[in-house]
Amino acid sequence: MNSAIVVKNLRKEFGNKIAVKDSTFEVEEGSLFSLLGVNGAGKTTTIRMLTGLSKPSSGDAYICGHSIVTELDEVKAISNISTQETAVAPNLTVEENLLFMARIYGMSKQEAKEKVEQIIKQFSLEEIRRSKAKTLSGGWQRRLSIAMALISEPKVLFLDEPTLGLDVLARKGLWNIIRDLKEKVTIVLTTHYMEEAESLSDQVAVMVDGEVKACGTVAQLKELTEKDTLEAAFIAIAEGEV
Ligand SMILES: Nc1ncnc2c1ncn2[C@@H]1O[C@H](COP(=O)(O)OP(=O)(O)OP(=O)(O)O)[C@@H](O)[C@H]1O
Repeated sequence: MNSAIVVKNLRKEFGNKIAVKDSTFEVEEGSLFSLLGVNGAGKTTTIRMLTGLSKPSSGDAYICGHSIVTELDEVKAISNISTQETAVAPNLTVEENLLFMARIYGMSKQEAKEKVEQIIKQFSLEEIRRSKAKTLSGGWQRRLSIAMALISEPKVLFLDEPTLGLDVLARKGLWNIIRDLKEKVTIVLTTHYMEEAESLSDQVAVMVDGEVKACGTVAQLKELTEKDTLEAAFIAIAEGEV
């Protein structure tokens, strides 16, 4: 396996609280890896460490071979994250938000224009390119946020609850976008929607109290727990039955 991400004994403590307990897992290049877990299991803390937003207490992880402890600049150059809070400037149009991001990443005016055109096409943003971000529905805002995270052409993309609160059509639309990104980009996503994990993931990890309790394909997790659905398998793992 050619791993884009190698996580080794990654740990995060907040005072007495161990948010992530010596996590170890690998993510294959070009695949989609879902981190599942109940509220407070440690998913966001893991992603924050892997993107350099939070320093590990111990352990390390390598993004395309670069250590998040000693090579953070390289890690930041090849990865990006889209969260609920990703800064979409509300008073700028879709196009202006994308151009702004391209310029932040140091592209020339011409390069930025070309990149933005490509992204607008890729994400089907043509109809809303001149709409101010604040006027967009939740689904379109999230689509824009993911588009902005891809401007820098990251090798690894982290999506923290990409479809939280979206209606079923907006969710399915984003799934198609995410599916199209696979192979070109290695994706790690967190979600509470089992249908989403099942539909998109190559591998799934279930975190329980800061630990990765099980990791594998959806079929492997069903087999491990002797359950028919990912939801039933998830509950069995989260409740400590395996
Ligand atoms: N800055 C912080 N200070 C103290 N404790 C924190 C901090 N950030 C997270 N925690 C704690 O670490 C644990 C893991 O939190 P985390 O946000 O990673 O969980 P999560 O799996 O992403 O949950 P959710 O599904 O609710 O987003 C929780 O108990 C949380 O309260």
